[in-house]
Amino acid sequence: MSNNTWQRFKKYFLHNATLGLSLDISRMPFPDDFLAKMEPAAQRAFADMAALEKGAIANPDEKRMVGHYWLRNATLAPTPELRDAIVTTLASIKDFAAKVHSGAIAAPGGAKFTQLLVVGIGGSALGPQLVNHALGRPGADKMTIHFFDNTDPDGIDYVLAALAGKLVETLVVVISKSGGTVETRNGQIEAAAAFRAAGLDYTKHFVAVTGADSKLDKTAVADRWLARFPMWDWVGGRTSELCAVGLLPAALQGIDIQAMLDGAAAMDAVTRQPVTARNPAALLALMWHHATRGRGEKDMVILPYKDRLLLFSRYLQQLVMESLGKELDLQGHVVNQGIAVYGNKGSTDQHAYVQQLREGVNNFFVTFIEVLKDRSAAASLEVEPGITAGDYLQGFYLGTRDALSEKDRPSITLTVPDVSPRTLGMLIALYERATGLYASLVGINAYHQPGVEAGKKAAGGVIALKQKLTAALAAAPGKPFTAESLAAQAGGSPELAFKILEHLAANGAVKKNAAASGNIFEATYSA
Ligand SMILES: O=P(O)(O)OC[C@H]1O[C@H](O)[C@H](O)[C@@H](O)[C@@H]1O
Repeated sequence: MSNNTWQRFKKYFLHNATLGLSLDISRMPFPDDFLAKMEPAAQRAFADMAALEKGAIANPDEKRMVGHYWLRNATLAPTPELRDAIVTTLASIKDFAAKVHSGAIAAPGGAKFTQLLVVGIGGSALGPQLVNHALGRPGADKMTIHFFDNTDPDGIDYVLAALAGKLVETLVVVISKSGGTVETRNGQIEAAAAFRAAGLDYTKHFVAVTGADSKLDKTAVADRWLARFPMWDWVGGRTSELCAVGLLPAALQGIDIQAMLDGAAAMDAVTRQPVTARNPAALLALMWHHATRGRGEKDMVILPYKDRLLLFSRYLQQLVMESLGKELDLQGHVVNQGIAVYGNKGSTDQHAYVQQLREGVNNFFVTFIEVLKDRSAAASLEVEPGITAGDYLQGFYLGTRDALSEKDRPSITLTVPDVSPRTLGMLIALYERATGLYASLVGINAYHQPGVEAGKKAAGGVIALKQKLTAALAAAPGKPFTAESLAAQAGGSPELAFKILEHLAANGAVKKNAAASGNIFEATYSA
């Protein structure tokens, strides 16, 4: 048995010396003829990808090109204009960051910018958050980064508390591809108000990263913000880490963005090759296909044994689930595709949900990420004679992998040398391509997200109803209404009215009188 395992390990262990990365798929229970059987489909996926990279309209619904691979090798972009846009923007990001660091670009009054507040959500926040957590060096970074990534007032206050007294030296980067995302706009308004309250002209602190002529772009132009950087319609939000969205915050933090781009370019060069057995992105996509039977039947658990990669699963959650979670295939058939992604980090998770992975419902496959380098300091102390904390971290990874294998829980292992800008660029590029190839294997458009709109539209309806309810209350000052009676008067759903009124009452915006009966639905609300 163990000899078989060793033989299979050697057979399905792919090491790429140029990248310094290894992929072990030997513990995925695919039969030996699986890769051969899938080869025609894999070749079709490579062909789709080649067309995409040449500038095909690979996102047919939105009639857009898909160009994130050009960002790290502009010579691949299909037109000179696009090439120029990529190169010029990268140069302007580096130049801007250098000037901020030198103090050539400073706050009014000359204060050097030391704090960076990024306002964005989804693809306009997850990449910068991942990069900050993976590569940030608290105390040594050129700027300290903070995030507004939601419209939660308390979340905003939490971040503002950390910036108290420091707004004078805070640079704010508002990121939104569409320039119309409400959560981000709210964050922008809240941040501007905080600057005004501190007696500061916020426009001299604000920078926009957005599409040309978007709402945000127009605001930035009209209010003469400090700077604007472009975001293009041929880069999707979830693949935007390596354009201004991710590069500007990273460069400002002092992270080596060129090394990130070079790592991604190196991974692209390897995974562009249509030789399945030597292509880690293709092998990943095929393993996802095998594990989930091409139907998302199993969940992808991402377990990096490295604290700095904690946010990688969250980042991949958007990349994979927003790309693959689709109702319709390219022919318009209902397929309800997708692969659920979750995970945090090992060994920590071993003390939480790994119990279920080993013994509970067998509905997942694990991807372990092993990082060979323990820490940047040369030596580690011994926690036991001859044993370091890092030895334990590896021991727990190998032990958990074996414990899962014993119970027929499949796993993949990705081994990387370190957590460096280059490695992070490689990992991002690897998963971008694996996701795109998998989408081709199952025949869906990975580059749109039609499902996201439904919730946004419904939220708009809730805000409109809130306005009607408060108007109806204000028109009859002091008059008590039940949720139901007010909904009838304002013309809206009683359930939504109830939820809205409870929220308003909790925040002192309406007066609530509990019913003597104790029945919460008989409570009344008044202006
Ligand atoms: O960058 P923005 O246009 O503000 O979009 C932010 C995010 O919100 C949307 O709802 C999309 O689903 C995401 O793909 C996107 O990254």
